Amino acid sequence: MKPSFYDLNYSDLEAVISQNGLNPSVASVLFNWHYKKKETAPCLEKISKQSSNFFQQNFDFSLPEIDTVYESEKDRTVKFLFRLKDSHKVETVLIPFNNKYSICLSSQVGCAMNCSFCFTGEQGLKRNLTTSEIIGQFLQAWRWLANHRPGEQRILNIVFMGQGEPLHNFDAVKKACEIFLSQHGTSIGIQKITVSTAGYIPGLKRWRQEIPGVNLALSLHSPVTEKRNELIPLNKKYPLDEVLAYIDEIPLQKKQFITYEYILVKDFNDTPDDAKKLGTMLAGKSAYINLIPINPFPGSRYTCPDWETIENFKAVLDTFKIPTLIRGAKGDDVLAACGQLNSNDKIWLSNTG
Ligand SMILES: C[S@@+](CC[C@H](N)C(=O)[O-])C[C@H]1O[C@@H](n2cnc3c(N)ncnc32)[C@H](O)[C@@H]1O
Ligand code: SF4
Repeated sequence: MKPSFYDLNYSDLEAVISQNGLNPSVASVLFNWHYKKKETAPCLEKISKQSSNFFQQNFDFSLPEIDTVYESEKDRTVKFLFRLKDSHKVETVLIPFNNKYSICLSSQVGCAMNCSFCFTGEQGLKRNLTTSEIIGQFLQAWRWLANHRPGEQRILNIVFMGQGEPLHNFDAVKKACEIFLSQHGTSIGIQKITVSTAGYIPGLKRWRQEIPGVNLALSLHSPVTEKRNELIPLNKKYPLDEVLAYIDEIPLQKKQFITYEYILVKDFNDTPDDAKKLGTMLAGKSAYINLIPINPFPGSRYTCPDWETIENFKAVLDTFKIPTLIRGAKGDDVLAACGQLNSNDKIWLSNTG
């Protein structure tokens, strides 16, 4: 099987070109056409016949195929179910804001972390995605927008908050970030990419050295060990205080924050005392808190607190002067909100009736 063109970052591509005696300018032409103009692959007519033959013979230009598209009637969120070459499936979400979009990318088919509140966790880990499968989600979603919502193909933010634990698939996610950031390609600003983690320390260790400028979000969910253990079993192996110690060492740019995500679960982690413990833990850090009222999914065991409880929780955090946002669910009518993704065939079939 040929390697995928979309697995190459810019320096990989330059190396391939130089090793095969091709014109060095081919690298920027190919990146420009595939990633900046996002033309349909392979765009090989833009380069010499010799280079074109070489790439056609040696690289695969196919992308994950769109299997099903779910459009939210509530808020125009779009969820894609992609079919991969080996028939595995994975989901991706376009979240609209002011005629622009954030894209929520998946990094794995399923997830190994088994968090008790997450539909993806129930799926178990099937496999890591390749860089090309990550990049492919972006390119296919962009092309879908161009065809179905012309004039709206502005994807301004990329968040790794879909299926999977991105730091558990560090190499592929890192390379995808490098392609997104490349000035020859999509040229997305470094602060427009956010990687969310449940606290996978081996990945955090590499973060500091390898991609410190990309934004990081930590799924914190409870400062209380027993509660966090119940929500995120990974906490037993990599406890929160160790995770926070690693995060504290990440060098931040001016005005850069670490986002701490906190799902609110009724009668579990939603009291003023929980909020006080959270505020005490994060006070003095360059922190931004996202409060996420828990999203339900078929068979989920937790429920969401009422609005008054949520506002009271935020009011306690406000006394610590930590910027805090209550993040409303988008796309929950098509199971596209945080933690509702699951590309298991049986579940997908029962969702679509
Ligand atoms: C699906 S995860 C993917 C990224 C990474 N694995 C993580 O846990 O941070 C993205 C975000 O969704 C949150 N999430 C998972 N299940 C949820 C649910 N049922 N309701 C609300 N948020 C949920 C996670 O805690 C995390 O903050
Ligand atoms: S919340 Fe994140 S780490 Fe936990 S199971 Fe879901 S995708 Fe995996």
